[in-house]
Amino acid sequence: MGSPMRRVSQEDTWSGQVHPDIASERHVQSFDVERLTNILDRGAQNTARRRKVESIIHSDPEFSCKDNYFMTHNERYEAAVKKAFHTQMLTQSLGWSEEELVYVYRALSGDTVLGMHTGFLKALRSLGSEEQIAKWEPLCKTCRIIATYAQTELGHGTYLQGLETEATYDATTQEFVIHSPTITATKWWPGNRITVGDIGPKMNFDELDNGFLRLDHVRVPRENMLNRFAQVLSDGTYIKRGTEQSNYLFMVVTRVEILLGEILPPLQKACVIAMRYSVIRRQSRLRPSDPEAKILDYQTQQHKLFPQLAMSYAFHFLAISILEFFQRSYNAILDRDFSLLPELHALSSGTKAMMADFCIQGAETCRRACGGHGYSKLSGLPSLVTRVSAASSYEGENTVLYLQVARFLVKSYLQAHMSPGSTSQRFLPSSVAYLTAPDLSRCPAQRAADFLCPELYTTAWAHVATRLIKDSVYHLQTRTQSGQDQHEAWNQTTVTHLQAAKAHCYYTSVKSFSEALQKLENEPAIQQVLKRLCHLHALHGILVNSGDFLHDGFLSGVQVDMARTAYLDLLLLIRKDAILLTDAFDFTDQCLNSALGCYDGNVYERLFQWAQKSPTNTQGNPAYEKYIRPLLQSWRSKL
Ligand SMILES: CCCCCCCCCC(=O)SCCNC(=O)CCNC(=O)[C@H](O)C(C)(C)COP(=O)(O)OP(=O)(O)OC[C@H]1O[C@@H](n2cnc3c(N)ncnc32)[C@H](O)[C@@H]1OP(=O)(O)O
Ligand SMILES: Cc1cc2nc3c(=O)[nH]c(=O)nc-3n(C[C@H](O)[C@H](O)[C@H](O)COP(=O)(O)OP(=O)(O)OC[C@H]3O[C@@H](n4cnc5c(N)ncnc54)[C@H](O)[C@@H]3O)c2cc1C
Repeated sequence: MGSPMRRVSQEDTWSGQVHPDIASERHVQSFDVERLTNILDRGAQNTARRRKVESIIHSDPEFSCKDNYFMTHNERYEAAVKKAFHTQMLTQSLGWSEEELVYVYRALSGDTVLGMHTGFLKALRSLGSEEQIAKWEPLCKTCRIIATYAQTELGHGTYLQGLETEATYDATTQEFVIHSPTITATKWWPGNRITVGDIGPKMNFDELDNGFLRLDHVRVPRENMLNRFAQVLSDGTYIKRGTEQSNYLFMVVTRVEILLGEILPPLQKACVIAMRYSVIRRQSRLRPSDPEAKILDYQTQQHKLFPQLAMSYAFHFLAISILEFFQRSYNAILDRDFSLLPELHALSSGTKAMMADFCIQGAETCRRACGGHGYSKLSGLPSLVTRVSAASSYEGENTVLYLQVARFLVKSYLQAHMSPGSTSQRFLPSSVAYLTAPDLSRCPAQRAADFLCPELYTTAWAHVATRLIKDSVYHLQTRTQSGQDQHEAWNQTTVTHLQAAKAHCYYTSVKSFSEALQKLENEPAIQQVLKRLCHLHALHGILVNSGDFLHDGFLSGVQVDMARTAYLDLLLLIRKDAILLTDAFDFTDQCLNSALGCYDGNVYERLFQWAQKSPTNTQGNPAYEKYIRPLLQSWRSKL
């Protein structure tokens, strides 16, 4: 592992010592933390590359984020622009590739402004012709043009068919006339844009210039329309080369890419901060004769934090599997073979929605687990929660994306139950193959230990997902067969479809985690510690949703008690590895930017020192002279 001192914030020169309460957590290592970091980085060479970029970023004062918590929106934006263009200069001088820029983004915790400019680059590559890419990509990569992705309007974000912006083709000039006909057609949210302006205060993303854009008959040359899947000829003829949805490809690309880059890191960081704080914070006594206990030794604290840690790992391996599926199908789609696009859309939509929901919920759970200090911005936790909260909306609102998955599941279920052995049944998408697997009606578990079996709990999840999908299809068909309009029937069954989609997505997270562990046969110590997290992830989901497993008797009440016993035993086993499992994420102190989560555990000294930087302490406040002193003096004069 990199030397501990490598990790400690350079600004805190006094923090020479690692706090004994966290040092003791690292004395006995049941697995090689550095090796696990390499696995998470997908190779030791990537760990080295990442650390090299981080050391450059963190040793450059231009990139310091230590004053972020005390800045206004405008100050944050200006600081982020400075970082973005300082990065641009470094990229040119050091010849950084796009892989290195991913590491820059991670080191800066996304505290830069070119997110949507980069998004445009992805749109160009997925929707542009080779000629257009050759023309615009170099300009984009060197910031000779600064682009945005202005799709959402004041009146519409989800329902793309409802977008009001007009593009009228003028054959005489071979231009598109782009216009915002109504106030609700105003482009709203895009960062990096004509009548433009800022959309006002937000929950977070203060570093981002999310703005509005009103277009007043702006003229755009015909050849600027990205034309991989659709083209307008000089006489105005529209040529369609893809499917209706191929022009949505950029959103699929983005949903896949933000999983590891934007949605998961806040949960991972929240786990690191809360776990480290929980071995430093001592509060109350486990036994009257004992010294005050580390709060991580309370079962309830473990019950709060360890499922979030398990989910952090489960989602890492799930996102990798989605990325691999994307990489296998993307080039075929660019070549207009759309056979895998429906499954890719369902996988990317469902994974984005599920990870966003659970990362928001999990980061907040970690914040609450730190008590009052979790409410301080200096803990880093409020910012993580408010930043990742945007993920419930951006790149597709989560409920809407889950319903996209539900559509896919209904079609797959009907396909799976066509005549057995028929061609269409044989070509069922792999992510829903379980719909044709032989289904157990009862869980075979006889004792708690039986639940520590990936095959058993993956089958349990497949059973519940299958039942809920079947249930949702039944309710839909009952309504349509009774003569109800299909769209109304759909709307009146969306709650059951949503439940089925969520169960399907959770099943995929359990399945991908257990499959990833099978590949770690030659890392027995790491495999064992991650297996415990996989068990915990699966069992925590079963216990939270036990009604779904009890509903048809698949699990009995006694078996649910067994699952809970297995779950609680896992908490005890995971306790000794908790700090090491969070160290393995290898976030530097600068990246965490947290007075509670630093590697050295010197929480109280750092919290007190950072609080001194508050403008209220450094600049004072006129309130006393203006209001308090006159009031006190008025009372005194009456005495
Ligand atoms: C820098 C800081 C970090 C932040 C990073 C993130 C930045 C965020 C930037 C943005 O937010 S950009 C704007 C993102 N906006 C969206 O995601 C809009 C979401 N809405 C949609 O994608 C579509 O309107 C929706 C899927 C909800 C509906 O699609 P349609 O209008 O085509 O209608 P419909 O649902 O009937 O779908 C028709 C068919 O297309 C399919 N489809 C829909 N979207 C698809 C897609 N993307 N790819 C492939 N197929 C797709 C869908 O499965 C269905 O197939 P089937 O008929 O076979 O069932
Ligand atoms: C931080 C941030 C950055 C963003 N950046 C960009 C950007 O760069 N470019 C860009 O174009 N956009 C951007 N967006 C906008 C984002 O893409 C939209 O907010 C998102 O697509 C959700 O659409 P909406 O806001 O219209 O929500 P709505 O769709 O209005 O959602 C509101 C509610 O309506 C429900 N609902 C809507 N439709 C249905 C339905 N069919 N069935 C059931 N329920 C439904 C939703 O479930 C939700 O509960 C950004 C947003 C955020 C928060």
